[in-house]
Amino acid sequence: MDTHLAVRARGITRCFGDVVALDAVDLDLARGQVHGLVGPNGAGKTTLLGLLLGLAAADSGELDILGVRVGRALAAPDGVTGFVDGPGLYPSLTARQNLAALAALRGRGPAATGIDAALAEVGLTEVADDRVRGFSLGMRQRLGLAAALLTGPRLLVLDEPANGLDPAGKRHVHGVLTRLAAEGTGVVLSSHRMDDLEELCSEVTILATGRVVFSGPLGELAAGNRELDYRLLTSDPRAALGLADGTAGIQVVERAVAWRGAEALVVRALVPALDALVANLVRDGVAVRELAPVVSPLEAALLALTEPQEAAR
Ligand SMILES: Nc1ncnc2c1ncn2[C@@H]1O[C@H](COP(=O)(O)OP(=O)(O)OP(=O)(O)O)[C@@H](O)[C@H]1O
Repeated sequence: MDTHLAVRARGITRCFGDVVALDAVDLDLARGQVHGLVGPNGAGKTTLLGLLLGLAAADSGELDILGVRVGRALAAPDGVTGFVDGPGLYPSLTARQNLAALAALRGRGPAATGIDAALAEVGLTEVADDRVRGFSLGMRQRLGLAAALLTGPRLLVLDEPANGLDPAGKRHVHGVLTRLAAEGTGVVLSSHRMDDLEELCSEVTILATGRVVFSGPLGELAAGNRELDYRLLTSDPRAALGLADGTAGIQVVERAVAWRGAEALVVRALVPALDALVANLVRDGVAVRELAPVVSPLEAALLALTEPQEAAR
């Protein structure tokens, strides 16, 4: 058994009547990594996360979590925590009382210092004594994460944790997940926010109609042999256009788009051709002020890999 893996799934299938929510899913999630789960609505993400949390059992296949084979018992495997469909909280209690109650339920008793530290880490110190009834979705998500932190998880499973988060909330949540992964926890989360996933995850799995269509390092998608559209902002748009037209492998898609109060080009290319264009710009003294994909590599891959499955539905 591979002890580097937080999750090892082979041939996992889960049906709801005639609906095959997961269809022979194979998955390896490493410890100490943040792993993103993406896919269109109904792809099977929540179903898969539910299996990892012990909320349901697979109909067939093998599932090992933290090195232990999962049977048909419906209970969170030891060392696993998280939530799907939002965290379960007591609305009439304050944030602090919620965490104390959860700690008591686990037989730990209220360890005030741990609770204060968890609240601080998710940025809820100032509202620690407010009732959860008045909390926004983003605040509830953050409190759910604080509750998960108190358990010292070795595998953290989160379904769309970025829902409702403002920029400060997002910074707190990203900080917590990154720290946990650096300390060896396996983190798996689903999201429809490609920018968040690209910022956070080292690995992603793309699901489409219950099947894995990609699983591996994010970099593999970015460096794939797929042409992407890039927005190019330079110190001299006219010279940049001439150089783009004259560089092999570069297709100019839009000649003059307004971008951040200036004029940018959109070019379609593979990475090596783009490298050559940048070298040509620098050689001719044209400064490159911004060069980024118009649609992120993850989003482009998601569309390219899931559209055939969606169309066949
Ligand atoms: N309890 C259930 N009863 C019946 N069908 C279900 C149930 N749970 C999920 N399904 C079906 O299984 C499939 C996968 O659903 P799931 O919720 O896992 O998708 P998802 O990828 O999380 O979608 P979303 O992005 O919309 O949250 C869908 O076709 C869904 O309708």
